Amino acid sequence: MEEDTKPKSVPVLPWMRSPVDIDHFDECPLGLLPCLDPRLEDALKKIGVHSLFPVQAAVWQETIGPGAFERDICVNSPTGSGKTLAYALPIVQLLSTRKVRCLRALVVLPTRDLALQVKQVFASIAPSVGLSVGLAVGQSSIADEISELIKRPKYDMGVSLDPEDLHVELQSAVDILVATPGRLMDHITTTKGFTLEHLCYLVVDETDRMLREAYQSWLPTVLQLTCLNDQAIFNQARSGLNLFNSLTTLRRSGVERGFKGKTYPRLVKMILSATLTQDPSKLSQLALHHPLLLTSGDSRYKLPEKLKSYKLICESKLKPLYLVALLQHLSGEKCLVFTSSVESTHRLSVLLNFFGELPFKFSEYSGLQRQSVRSKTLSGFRDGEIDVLVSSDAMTRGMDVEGVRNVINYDMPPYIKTYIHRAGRTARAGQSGCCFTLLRKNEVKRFKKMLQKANNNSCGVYPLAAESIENLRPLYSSALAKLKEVVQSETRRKVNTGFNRRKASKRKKDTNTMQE
Ligand SMILES: Nc1ncnc2c1ncn2[C@@H]1O[C@H](COP(=O)(O)OP(=O)(O)OP(=O)(O)O)[C@@H](O)[C@H]1O
Repeated sequence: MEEDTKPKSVPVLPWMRSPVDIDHFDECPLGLLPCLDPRLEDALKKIGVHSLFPVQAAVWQETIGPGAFERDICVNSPTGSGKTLAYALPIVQLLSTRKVRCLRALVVLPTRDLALQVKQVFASIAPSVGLSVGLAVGQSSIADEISELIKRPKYDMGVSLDPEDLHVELQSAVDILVATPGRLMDHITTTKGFTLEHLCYLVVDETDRMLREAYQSWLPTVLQLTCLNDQAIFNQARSGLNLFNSLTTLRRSGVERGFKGKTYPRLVKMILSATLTQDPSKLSQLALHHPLLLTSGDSRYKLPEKLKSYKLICESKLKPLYLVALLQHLSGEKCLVFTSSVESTHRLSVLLNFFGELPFKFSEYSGLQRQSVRSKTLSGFRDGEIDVLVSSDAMTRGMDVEGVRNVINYDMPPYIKTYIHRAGRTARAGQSGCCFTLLRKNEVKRFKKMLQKANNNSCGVYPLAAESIENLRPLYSSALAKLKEVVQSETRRKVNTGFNRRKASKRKKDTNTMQE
């Protein structure tokens, strides 16, 4: 469930009431950025970054600049404003002087595709200063992942002994890890040599989504593991572990400099979203240290500046017709179509197939599909082999695909947060883009109220030529009839599969009973 999004003029949490306004920052050319490592400047230029966006300049000031990371950083800034580099760059710069390799920065994201995307951003700058970036998302087998993340000691003369027998400390092969919560927990609980003991930076991207689900209690586990205090170290020493031969980060509980019993050196946290939660009970899970909010303007929710919103009003049963007419009209432009569920994504894709030759290539993308299928579809969309992606909300958050010009809400988003994240797949990085929403008459009022929460009062009706819809009617009728057949046969197949599975499980049970 999305949290209640009733507008609250004053946030409950006092520290949220006096934020740093990102809108007061200008783009900052790299040459003017104080303290930027020249190797990073070169790496940034190679990927086409010649200046920092306002949110990046603001975060730089609070981390590398005078702010010096004294406080945990909470960023609420629009989709496509460049939040990834806003945290990646300061972390890489701060770790660029490290002497020994161990896991010092952890970035946690809700989905595998998002984690892959963020890893690529780190990988484009971190190697320039000798840092290594790892990925823990379950894309490869756990064994492969472990061999990427943990450095195995090499022995002379090819003799391979169990490192435990030699009391050799296994070491991290990465300085920065980008992970999804599930795989992170797998490594925490089972991977030998995987430790968060030296962690200095924790980034929770898409924070409101991450705090909405417990994801196997990854957050309390990480916080607990990074709060190793004197007592734990003392216990470790008593239990015979030699602290002085191994690399150990000593964290102490302290009251100095306002740390109020928090461990020091503390784990520095950065949380980010385009729709950052203001819910104290959710934020309290992060145990933030003297948090500082960076946000854009006065409004809690903000849409990208160059985004234009339109609505198309039609009867429910005519929605596919309007969609095809609109897609034909936008033909040649990269479009993302959002539906309300994985089932309706599938049905709509099947229906579009029955429209015959359409002047655009489309594909389905949803949580119903296997990850490998989704990844292939996504790269086809990125490469321009696919023009239109029909998607469930699997694609809503964070995904950055260059050249998406239009987002179409085939089903009205239920919350303003959903609208913001869906619409935010276009009009990124200062580019322009359009978001169209198909509405039934009885949805119009609710939709208008919803957009007002993001200060949007100018969502006009999109003028779609009536004849473009009329011309499609015969095709639509035959496509609908074919869809009906497919749906019936898929339902029969599901019932049969369920029946066979039940039969098989009964047979297995019977066999087991006979064997007993
Ligand atoms: N300083 C920069 N110069 C040029 N392009 C940039 C810069 N910073 C980021 N970009 C580009 O802007 C796009 C959006 O960046 P990013 O994905 O970090 O946005 P975001 O704020 O995290 O969005 P969302 O809230 O949707 O996750 C990316 O394509 C990125 O490569």
